[in-house]
Amino acid sequence: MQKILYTNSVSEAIDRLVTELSPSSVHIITDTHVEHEVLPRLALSYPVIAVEPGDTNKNIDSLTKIWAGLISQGATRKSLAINIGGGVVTDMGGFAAATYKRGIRFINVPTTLLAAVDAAVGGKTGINFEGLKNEVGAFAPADAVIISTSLFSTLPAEEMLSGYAEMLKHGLLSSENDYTELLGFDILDANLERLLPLLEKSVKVKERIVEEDPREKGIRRALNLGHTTGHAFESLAIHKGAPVPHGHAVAYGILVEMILSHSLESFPSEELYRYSRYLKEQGYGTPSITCDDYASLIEYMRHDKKNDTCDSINFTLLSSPGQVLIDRTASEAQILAAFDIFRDLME
Ligand SMILES: NC(=O)c1ccc[n+]([C@@H]2O[C@H](COP(=O)([O-])OP(=O)(O)OC[C@H]3O[C@@H](n4cnc5c(N)ncnc54)[C@H](O)[C@@H]3O)[C@@H](O)[C@H]2O)c1
Ligand SMILES: O=C(O)C(=O)C[C@@H](O)[C@H](O)[C@H](O)COP(=O)(O)O
Ligand SMILES: [Zn+2]
Repeated sequence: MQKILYTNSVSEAIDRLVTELSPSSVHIITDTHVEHEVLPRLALSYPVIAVEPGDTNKNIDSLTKIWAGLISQGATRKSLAINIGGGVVTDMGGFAAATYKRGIRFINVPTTLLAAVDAAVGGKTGINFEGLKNEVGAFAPADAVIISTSLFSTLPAEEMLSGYAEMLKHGLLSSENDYTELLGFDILDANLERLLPLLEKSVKVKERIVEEDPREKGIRRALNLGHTTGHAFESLAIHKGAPVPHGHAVAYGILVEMILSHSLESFPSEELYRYSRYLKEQGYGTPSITCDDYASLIEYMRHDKKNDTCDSINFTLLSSPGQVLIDRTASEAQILAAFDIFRDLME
């Protein structure tokens, strides 16, 4: 399993890992926001490769730029990449490292809540391709992940909400109690120290599942709760030129999939109200979906990686918080009805 270090002494932790791993050279992979907002605080002296920020840049052009940077900086097979950034950087930097000279070591230093609690952990790396999320990638765990809540001090509120959606997902997978505890926590009003124990608990939920099924042959599909629909929302938003943060799309996707869970698996209806009320109170916003978008959303869902055949759409559902059901399918009519209810609940 990946080594996960929780510390606010990030530079010291990096120095120790570099000494331990003894690489021929070290290369920082980041994005230009993080380069300006975070790197000066860490005062590291390694060469930097910085890509443009945002999910729209998690693409083959940025990947090429990273590979080219590694070549021009003289990286060898014994080099070490350090991905410092949000999930875009850890996904893409991880994939660049996994493929450069057929694979070099890398460590992740997540600078967003979302990357700390989810993207930097568990070994999924990749890029978007042909308008589809994470369409090309590899399973490649980092040698270590350094998590420091101190790095989130410059994160905009909407990015904290985005990360918190993946924490809610982990709570829903874990237990009624863990989920309820998360609903009682105001992420926008919280200090980072109070967040830490919840964050650690959340990472443990992911670690436990990944350890059991690192390559998503079965139970890891639980971690995809909210993503069959969430990725469709996210891809459509990118296509329309108005991207939404990944976690917001997942938060909406979880609601659609709770609705399907209610109609197909007896998930309690009061949970739909409790969850949608929470999203509205916290300020996740209202997704701009109309009936005209339904066909495109279904088309995106047909590309979900969990689908084993091209004529069915695979979902991870719940019979109640803490009771997860993988490999469920829903008909097109059931999905369209869920979109209608979703729009009503989010009004
Ligand atoms: N591999 C996985 O298991 C996994 C899990 C969840 C999400 N993801 C992927 O992660 C990506 C989303 O990651 P994200 O939410 O971290 O988005 P992101 O990496 O785009 O970061 C969000 C924004 O915050 C900026 N930023 C990062 N750290 C900052 C800081 N400390 N201060 C100020 N600004 C900062 C970034 O430059 C960017 O503009 C998506 O591509 C998603 O598909 C992957
Ligand atoms: O780690 C996993 O497994 C997940 O599904 C975590 C998700 O939050 C994450 O967004 C992941 O990148 C989705 O993977 P994909 O296989 O659906 O592209
Ligand atoms: Zn996700």
